[in-house]
Amino acid sequence: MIYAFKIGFLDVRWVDIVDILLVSVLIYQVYKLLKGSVAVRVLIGFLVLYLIYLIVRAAEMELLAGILGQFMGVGVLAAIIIFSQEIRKFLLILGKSTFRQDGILKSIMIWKRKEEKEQFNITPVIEAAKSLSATNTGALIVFSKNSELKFYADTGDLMDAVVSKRLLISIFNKHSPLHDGAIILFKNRIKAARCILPVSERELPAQYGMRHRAAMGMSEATDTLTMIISEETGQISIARNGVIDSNLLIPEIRKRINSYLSEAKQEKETEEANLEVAS
Ligand SMILES: Nc1ncnc2c1ncn2[C@@H]1O[C@H](COP(=O)(O)OP(=O)(O)OP(=O)(O)O)[C@@H](O)[C@H]1O
Repeated sequence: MIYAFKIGFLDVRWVDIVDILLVSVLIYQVYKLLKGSVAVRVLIGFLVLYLIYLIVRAAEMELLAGILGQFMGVGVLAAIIIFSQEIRKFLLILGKSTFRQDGILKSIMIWKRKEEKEQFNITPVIEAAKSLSATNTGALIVFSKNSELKFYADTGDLMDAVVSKRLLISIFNKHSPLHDGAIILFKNRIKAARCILPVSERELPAQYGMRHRAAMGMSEATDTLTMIISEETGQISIARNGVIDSNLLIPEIRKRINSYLSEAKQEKETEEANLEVAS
């Protein structure tokens, strides 16, 4: 056995150091995932209880150790039930990175390359946003750069229509049967309307209602950018990577959407370059 060093009577192996580092990374990732949600308090509660259990066991307090031991026995099952939402999110994040790899494979195909040349013209969306904001018409618009988000598109009405200012205004008109929920934009097309987005469970400022909460949830669960137009104030906000930036001006909104979409372009160009180097 190869030992790294010794602390008193304790022999520390290299594998123990790697083990500790990996557990630290895992705990940090779990903390990052739970940060800001009520689940983090439950997790702290669990950890405190576990610590007490270890102390009680070391002190050989048989009765209390027995009771806490029983509780710890079902702890894993209880944690799966309590943290089911967070576990889902974690698996979604894992799936997302796998999906990117899937994108690399797909880009090998020539027909896919042709498709990728399409440019997203965001001007109709910006023009519609100005008009919706001026009339205090609520709207939720999801931009997706990597996939058509079938899972979420299927929760609404599938459309596959060309993006236009008039169509966007019509969809979000308060009397339109399609105005509720979100629309999903992918490759210059409105893929679906009336979509239900995942709702964030974080503590959000009081002025944010369900529309903002849904945009936040979407940005936590997927690699998308969501534009929110408030029915109450007409303000336009953007949710991305679990952060909402409110009351943005039109030039800033345009810049952020373009930068989000160009990230996709850059990613694809890098993939193509990698493929060319490899071939
Ligand atoms: N899970 C969801 N997915 C998509 N859209 C949703 C979801 N939940 C609520 N909405 C949309 O949000 C609307 C309700 O918005 P609400 O007034 O509660 O939000 P808000 O954040 O206060 O926004 P506003 O500033 O526009 O009032 C619903 O009518 C519906 O269109």
